[in-house]
Amino acid sequence: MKHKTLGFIGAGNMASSLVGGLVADGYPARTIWVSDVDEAKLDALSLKFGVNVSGDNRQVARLAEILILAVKPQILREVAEGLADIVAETRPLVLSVAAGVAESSLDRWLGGDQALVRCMPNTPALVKSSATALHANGKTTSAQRSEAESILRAVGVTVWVEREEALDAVTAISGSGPAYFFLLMEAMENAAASLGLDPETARLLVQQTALGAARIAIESEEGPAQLRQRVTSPKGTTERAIGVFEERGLHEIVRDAVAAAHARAVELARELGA
Ligand SMILES: NC(=O)C1=CN([C@@H]2O[C@H](COP(=O)(O)OP(=O)(O)OC[C@H]3O[C@@H](n4cnc5c(N)ncnc54)[C@H](OP(=O)(O)O)[C@@H]3O)[C@@H](O)[C@H]2O)C=CC1
Ligand SMILES: O=C(O)[C@@H]1CCC=N1
Repeated sequence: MKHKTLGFIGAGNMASSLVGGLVADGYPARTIWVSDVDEAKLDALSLKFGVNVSGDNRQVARLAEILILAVKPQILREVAEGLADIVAETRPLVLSVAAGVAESSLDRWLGGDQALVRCMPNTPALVKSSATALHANGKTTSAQRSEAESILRAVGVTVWVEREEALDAVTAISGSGPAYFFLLMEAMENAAASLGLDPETARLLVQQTALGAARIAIESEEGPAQLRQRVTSPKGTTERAIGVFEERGLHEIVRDAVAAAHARAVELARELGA
């Protein structure tokens, strides 16, 4: 199978997770190019994964058959406008992972009439466990949609959303979501320390518990509420803990936190879409 040349613009957290996952899945490193303004990040990527790197976005854009825009939303316009002439000439499939940047804005910045797929992956892509939602604009062919999907499927699960606006909800759930679980893990490590467990033991127990809970949730027919009940013995320890979570409003906290992330994605689109 011929692998298309991938060009990543931006070598930060999300791009490096995608690159790492793709290389781990067997995507040939020699067909991956990455550019960034930060030479240290490029050196690290080249050393770790053997991919080609460049300080010149335009060089990478020229080589790319599939161009993946992975810079911060706030500088995407400047970056896209700087590549518009090349994109108009070479017509790569363009993927954007940016939160809150509408396809219509990106299309305009790239000069118009461009095949675009917006994706919202997450950093577990690095270990091929990403959850990605995709939405394509009207200029993409079904072959291009399949190409986009196969790249993201190589690093985890994928789902298409019918409405582009749904990507803002996806961003608030699975794009940002790994950080919510990490926060809970941090809090559990701190709680373990306050009960006298040493940090290494606490970390091991918390990590394996998170992994076990995620695996059983994926592999079981039962939903999270039922699985939780299986841990919760009547008059036991879990019941007491769950009581505290509920008394303090965990469901409301999570709902409000996700709503805040969603509102920020919508706000970004308004701020950056002009
Ligand atoms: N992190 C995540 O979990 C997720 C992120 N995303 C999206 O991915 C995108 C990137 O986010 P993330 O990886 O976290 O951000 P990072 O800041 O880690 O990565 C962006 C990289 O782009 C570099 N950069 C800045 N200006 C330019 C330029 N003109 N040309 C080329 N590279 C440049 C930055 O360098 P410097 O730091 O020196 O400015 C940085 O290395 C965002 O749009 C975000 O919404 C989507 C899903 C999840
Ligand atoms: O925090 C952010 O804005 C990005 C998008 C989703 C995860 N990280």
